[in-house]
Amino acid sequence: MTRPTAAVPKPPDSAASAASAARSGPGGLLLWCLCDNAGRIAIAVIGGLLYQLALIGLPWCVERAVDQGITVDDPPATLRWAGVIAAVSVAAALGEIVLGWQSTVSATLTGNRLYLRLADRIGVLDEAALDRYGEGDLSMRGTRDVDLMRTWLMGFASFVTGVVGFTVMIIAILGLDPLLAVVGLACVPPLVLINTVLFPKWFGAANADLSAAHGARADAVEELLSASAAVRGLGGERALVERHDERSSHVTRHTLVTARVSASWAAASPFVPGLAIGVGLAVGGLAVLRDDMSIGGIVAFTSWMSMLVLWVGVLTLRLSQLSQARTAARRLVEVFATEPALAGPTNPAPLPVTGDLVADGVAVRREGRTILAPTSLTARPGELVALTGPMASGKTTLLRVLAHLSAPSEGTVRYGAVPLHQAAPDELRARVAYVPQRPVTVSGTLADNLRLGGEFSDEELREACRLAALDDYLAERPDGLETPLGEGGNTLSGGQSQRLALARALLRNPSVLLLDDVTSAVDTETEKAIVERLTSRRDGLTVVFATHRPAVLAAADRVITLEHAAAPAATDEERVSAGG
Ligand SMILES: Nc1ncnc2c1ncn2[C@@H]1O[C@H](COP(=O)(O)OP(=O)(O)OP(=O)(O)O)[C@@H](O)[C@H]1O
Repeated sequence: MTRPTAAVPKPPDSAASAASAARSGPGGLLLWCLCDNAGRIAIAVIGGLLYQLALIGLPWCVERAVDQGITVDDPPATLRWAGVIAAVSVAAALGEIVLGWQSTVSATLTGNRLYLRLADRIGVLDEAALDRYGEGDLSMRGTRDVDLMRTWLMGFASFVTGVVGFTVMIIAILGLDPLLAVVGLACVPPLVLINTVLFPKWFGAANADLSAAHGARADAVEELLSASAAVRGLGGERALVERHDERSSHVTRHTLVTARVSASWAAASPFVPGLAIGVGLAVGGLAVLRDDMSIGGIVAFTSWMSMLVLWVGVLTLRLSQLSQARTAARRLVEVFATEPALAGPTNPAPLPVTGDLVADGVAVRREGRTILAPTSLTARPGELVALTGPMASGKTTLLRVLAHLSAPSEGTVRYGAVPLHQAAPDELRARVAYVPQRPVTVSGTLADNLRLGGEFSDEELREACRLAALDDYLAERPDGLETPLGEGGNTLSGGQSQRLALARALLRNPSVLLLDDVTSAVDTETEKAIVERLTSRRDGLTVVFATHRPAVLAAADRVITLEHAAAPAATDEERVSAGG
């Protein structure tokens, strides 16, 4: 394996658009969704208009057919009008197909892009930035919230055409009879009040509570699934089940509140035009008796008003979807607006391929407590530096600072004379690899877990397994690199997953390897093999190894012993108890 060159992977290109969506808030994100597939939405609106106009035209045709088409002296007129009505029905069907098809395709494509943007954003956030979200809550944002946006988008064209249809219909009624038009228009103010002021406010508030409850419940499910097996013997699963039950009851309560508001909204809107039909029938009926209006006219009026009842129902549904989408957009924008806790510099300094890793008076305080007392160390290319000390003395904390996964409260860390906070994050990741105490294994094969999206040949995978002393495991498996590891890698022993994580880090050919007690679960023979293979490399790999194990301490060029933060702070030299 050769040392990495200066080339580093580019960050996802959607980061910029995610940031711009965040800047313009939920409204900006909704607008972005509409613009993303504007062409298809426009075609859907055209299809929807054809559908609506054909539907509005039908009662008008029926009116003409009743008044002019059914006459004794002109039988062909009846057939003509029947043909016109059939043609209008075909136009309505075609329009509906275009509306439905294009709306579904555009909403699906945009929904997928939105999901990918969210996944990209989560991918660039570090642990500290993601700490404010629970894992379940975050997955709810990527599923339920994206789905709510998709549902709103799917109905958007039908909403636009519904509004246009509503307006055209009122104009049509106006042409029929001014008094009936007054009855139709009288519906508008109460409908506006119900659909844009009263219910969106109640429904929006209820839906925001429901989304938060879903997020909290998803966190509890996540804990129940991932932690209950570990605490079963201790009876701890009861507490997790109870927490899940409590959060589920919140979801139920908020679902009922939302359903109550939604049902009242759905009933209140069509009630208004329904009432107007009664009034219009009385007004129109009296006009017919006075001979001021034809029977066909009153048929057209009642048909249009019945249609209006249906449309108001549909528009109400679309408005409630908009209200849900606004809540979802707010939750998604929160994630887009989240910045990495350790944001990269605007003008990063280039990192050399090789150099000393130097910590200078690094200390960490959390919640008012010092968890790492001021510490200095130098690890030169090719050195194995062991880090030891009592439990909770800050070994992991120091390694995470050396990897720039968390920031020190005081002091600096430099690699090749460049302070870590001035380096580009991707370049830093390519130089410095951190293997945690409890490594993560994903579902998939051994090769999937080693590659994790990187491009490496099978030969390189085998060599990394050899260096990490995972070659015995590989040799024993008939499927070799393609051996499935089970869900979350649950077929591996603790020691095997530690060695897998070590192999994964070695594969990336870092200049510095930070190992957090990665031999704690392996036997002494295997540990000896790992240490020998790491130290026999002649390519200048620097290893900083947090450990209590005698074999590692014996092989180290230098041992640095940390004290508890409460103990008086010591200098680097005072702590060096072995080697250089
Ligand atoms: N994010 C955090 N917030 C608050 N305290 C923390 C945080 N991370 C670690 N600590 C505390 O800092 C102290 C040092 O933890 P650390 O894991 O660095 O010790 P360690 O020497 O690696 O321990 P061990 O040998 O048991 O692995 C502990 O008391 C721990 O509880």
